[in-house]
Amino acid sequence: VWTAQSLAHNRAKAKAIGLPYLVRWISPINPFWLLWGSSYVRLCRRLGIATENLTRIYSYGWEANERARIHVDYGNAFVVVHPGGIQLCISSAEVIYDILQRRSDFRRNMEEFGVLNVYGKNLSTTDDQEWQRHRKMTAVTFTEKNNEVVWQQSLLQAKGMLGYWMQHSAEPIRSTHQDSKTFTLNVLAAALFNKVYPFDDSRIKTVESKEVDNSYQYRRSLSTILSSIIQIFIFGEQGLRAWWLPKSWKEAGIAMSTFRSYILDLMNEERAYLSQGKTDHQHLVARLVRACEEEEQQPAKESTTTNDSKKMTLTEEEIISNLFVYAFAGNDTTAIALTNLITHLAANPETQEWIADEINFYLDNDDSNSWSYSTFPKLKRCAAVVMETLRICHPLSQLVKTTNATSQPLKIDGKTYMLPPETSIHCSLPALHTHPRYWGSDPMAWNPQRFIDNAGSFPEEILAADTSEHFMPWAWGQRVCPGKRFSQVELVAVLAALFRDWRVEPVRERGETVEEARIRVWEASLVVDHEGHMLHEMVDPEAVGLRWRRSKTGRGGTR
Ligand code: HEM
Repeated sequence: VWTAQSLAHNRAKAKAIGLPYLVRWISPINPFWLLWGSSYVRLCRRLGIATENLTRIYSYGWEANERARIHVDYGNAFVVVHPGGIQLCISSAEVIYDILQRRSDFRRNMEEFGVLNVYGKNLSTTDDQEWQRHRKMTAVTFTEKNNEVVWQQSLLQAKGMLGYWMQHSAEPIRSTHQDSKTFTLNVLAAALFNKVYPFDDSRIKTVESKEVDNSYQYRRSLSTILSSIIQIFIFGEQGLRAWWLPKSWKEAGIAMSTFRSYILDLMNEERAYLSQGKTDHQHLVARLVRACEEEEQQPAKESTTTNDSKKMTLTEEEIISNLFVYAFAGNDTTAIALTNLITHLAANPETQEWIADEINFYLDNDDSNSWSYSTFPKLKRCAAVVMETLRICHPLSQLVKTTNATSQPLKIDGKTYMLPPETSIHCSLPALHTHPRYWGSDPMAWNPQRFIDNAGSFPEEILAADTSEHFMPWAWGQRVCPGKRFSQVELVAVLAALFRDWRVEPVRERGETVEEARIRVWEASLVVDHEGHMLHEMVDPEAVGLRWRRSKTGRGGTR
């Protein structure tokens, strides 16, 4: 009864706006749906009993799977009504631009970001002055010096990852998604926490070594938290201790305290370093601990005059929470992008040759440890491949805003609509990035060359901007991704290390031809979901078996 009443109320609100609307009977934040909704939709589809509506707008990730298609059917803006509220879905560059500009009218939807408050408030879950404090304190780490560390570590980790694949080359590699996560976790630990870990596969370690190894402690706890974030959101750390919960859920609670002690150990190490009078560390943990200590040492007189909201420091809990959110935002996003990149390149062998030509032109030394960071901006074709893959498969998918407690006018296709309070607004990157209006009649064609102008001689080639009115994989404006360059450097470096001398191909299955195998892996990459977690990942990554072989035209090994 309650559901029907809420739905009727929300339907009336949607109707009053005057835009087309679609109705779903289950709220996306219904706890049962959060845990099993997409699986239910997939089951209905397999049994052939899914309605068109269920197929199109009920699963987690439906907007990413529909891309621009649903907007071609229902318009640049339409409303989805459910018992929990109304959601405006937008694909128009002009309207998205307007929304991102009107920062105080359309604010971050904190309800949908609440999941990230695992350790309390942080950069991602605050607004206004409080957000500014978190942003200012953390974003200073993202310097070119730090990007150089990202470049070197990415080359090193890529070498380790390739070595691991070679050791297992007798079988198709079906672990690209997991290996990409190990890769990004290690790069991030080096660049933000000053911890260098070798690329090793945690699955081949013994139980005894796992207990004493803090690379394992960090990777295991963080990936458990990231993959159980919905359970953590629903039950909280304490609630996850309940005896009746499944073991894997209880492990999420344990992972939360393991990750907290890992960060506290890093902070204590940094405090010990500071107590020796040394202040040269520039990584994120060091900067945060230093700022925190400096604040504590301010004379009492000064601290009483400090305006709390303006003070530029963070508490210990806030540091933990921010380090978690950077680890969240910086790991799986990049790991998912890397898995998609490798899959898209496996489906497009001619593009592998296209980037290999560029890589070999600039990097003629076999020793990747000696490759200079100054090469990064020259690898424009590699950057174009990254942009094209993010265009088609974006790990985040939506920029989510809200009107909060006030109504807001919004101009769409020349007409002004009044949005009621508490309208959730989804600016759809997959729709924007594949709309025929911006990308031509074949927007789903994977073609990195679209981002290169003046093709021909490498130094003269021109790379398109990574952000434009209809392309914004790292968002733009006030809340632009602070890790934009970090992830670009990381992904370009790994492409250089892998594709200079190696090529990847899909392993054929059940008598299919090479061409059929390529089409199969490409199509597998397009079907995504985020049931139980926050980012859009391929639903069945293990269905993609890959084989790496040395290039016939390459110059040597990956020493
Ligand atoms: C391919 C990789 C990446 C993509 C596609 C990406 C994309 C984005 C996007 C679209 C946003 C805006 C979200 C919104 O407004 O709702 C964002 C925010 C953010 N990103 Fe990234 N990102 C990537 C990698 C990284 C990395 C490597 C880091 C850090 C090491 C990072 C840290 C953050 C943080 C902390 C925020 C929140 C900023 C704020 O709210 O002020 N990201 N990212």
